[in-house]
Amino acid sequence: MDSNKFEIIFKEGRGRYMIANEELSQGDIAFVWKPYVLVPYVTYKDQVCANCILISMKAKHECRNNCHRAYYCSRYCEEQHWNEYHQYECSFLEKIFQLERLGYNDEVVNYARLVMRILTRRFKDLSQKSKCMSFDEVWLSSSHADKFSKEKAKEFECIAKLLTEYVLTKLVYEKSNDSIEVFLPDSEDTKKVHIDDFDQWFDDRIQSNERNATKVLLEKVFILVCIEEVNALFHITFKLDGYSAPPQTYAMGIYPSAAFVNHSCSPNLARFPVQDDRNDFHVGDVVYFATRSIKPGDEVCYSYLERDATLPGNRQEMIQCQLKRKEKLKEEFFFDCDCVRCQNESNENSDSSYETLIEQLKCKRSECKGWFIPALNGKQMMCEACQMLR
Ligand SMILES: C[S@@+](CC[C@H](N)C(=O)[O-])C[C@H]1O[C@@H](n2cnc3c(N)ncnc32)[C@H](O)[C@@H]1O
Repeated sequence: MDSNKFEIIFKEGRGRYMIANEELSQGDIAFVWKPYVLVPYVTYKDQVCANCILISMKAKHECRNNCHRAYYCSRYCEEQHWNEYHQYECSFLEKIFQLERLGYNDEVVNYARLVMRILTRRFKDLSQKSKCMSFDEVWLSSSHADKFSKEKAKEFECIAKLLTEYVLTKLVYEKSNDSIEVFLPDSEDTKKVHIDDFDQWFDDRIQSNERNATKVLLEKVFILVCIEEVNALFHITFKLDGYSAPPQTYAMGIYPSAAFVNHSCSPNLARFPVQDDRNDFHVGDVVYFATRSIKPGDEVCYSYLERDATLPGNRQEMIQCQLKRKEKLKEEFFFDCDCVRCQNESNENSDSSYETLIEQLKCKRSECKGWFIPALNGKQMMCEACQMLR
């Protein structure tokens, strides 16, 4: 983050939030963030490079073990990914994909993949003894561990057990209490976790002397699953189906810096994922830009609902209906929205200034479902879907 342009403020009762120190005009870039980890969506695993997340490759390269779970745009990417992550993950991925056979959908496999990647990266950071600030930031993000429904908690428990097995079999080589305990830092949130039938699972699957350390590790992995569920960012694209079809989610990642930015139902920031290396941006970065002018001292916010707003039919609801927005934010993110728009709106009285802003940002080409984002030249706006300049 450009530390001069923005400042993170902490206020008791309000938590952390970010304010602008400089003026920004519509289309100005606010931040460009790199992921802590990023994985392709399983649905598009053969169209998105597992290493660099480039879309629609012409040549597909398989992983060296032909696991059919990871494809690459080049041999170079295969090699890099093997060294970084895949040598640990390859032989365990089959178990992750078996979640489908247990009745879980692709979505569940996707977030299990993402948490697996966080754990692998954590292992790499620990073994290289790098002081990794980003992991500390991931770990400090809200987990809301006690707020998920019983059904969701059961699902998280199943994933946490699988991934704890992954840590113990593929990542922690010294099976001592000490090494298991330091793998993930302590967290107060583990007090909110209750794992059913731990002993049975431990005796059936783990069979070691480190029962207590394993229990604590399992609780911490459960927390990480919750953190991922609340904080993951989804990347969408028009490249797969064209500009008149709804965009598809092709990757998901964790961007620790995003955890400092609050939600607003009338956001002054929007984001797009970088899909080709361009200027100073690299594939997989996420770029936040100003949707309207921002003055020094203004809080900067984006919409946590923007993913829903891209689904057919949902956009109008999200734009217009305060009740629906509030319901969704409570259900998925566990807070009562107190943004300026929600404070000014009631059910009878909707905020038309936001609808006007939305109209400005929507592509004007008929049939196109895209939105304007900053163009390469840094001066104009360009439709993310059909590339029309404005
Ligand atoms: C990603 S964090 C944002 C930073 C957060 N304020 C903090 O101190 O860590 C998301 C959390 O911030 C709070 N939050 C974000 N936007 C909000 C809003 N519009 N109204 C009320 N609370 C909000 C909620 O507690 C939410 O779970």
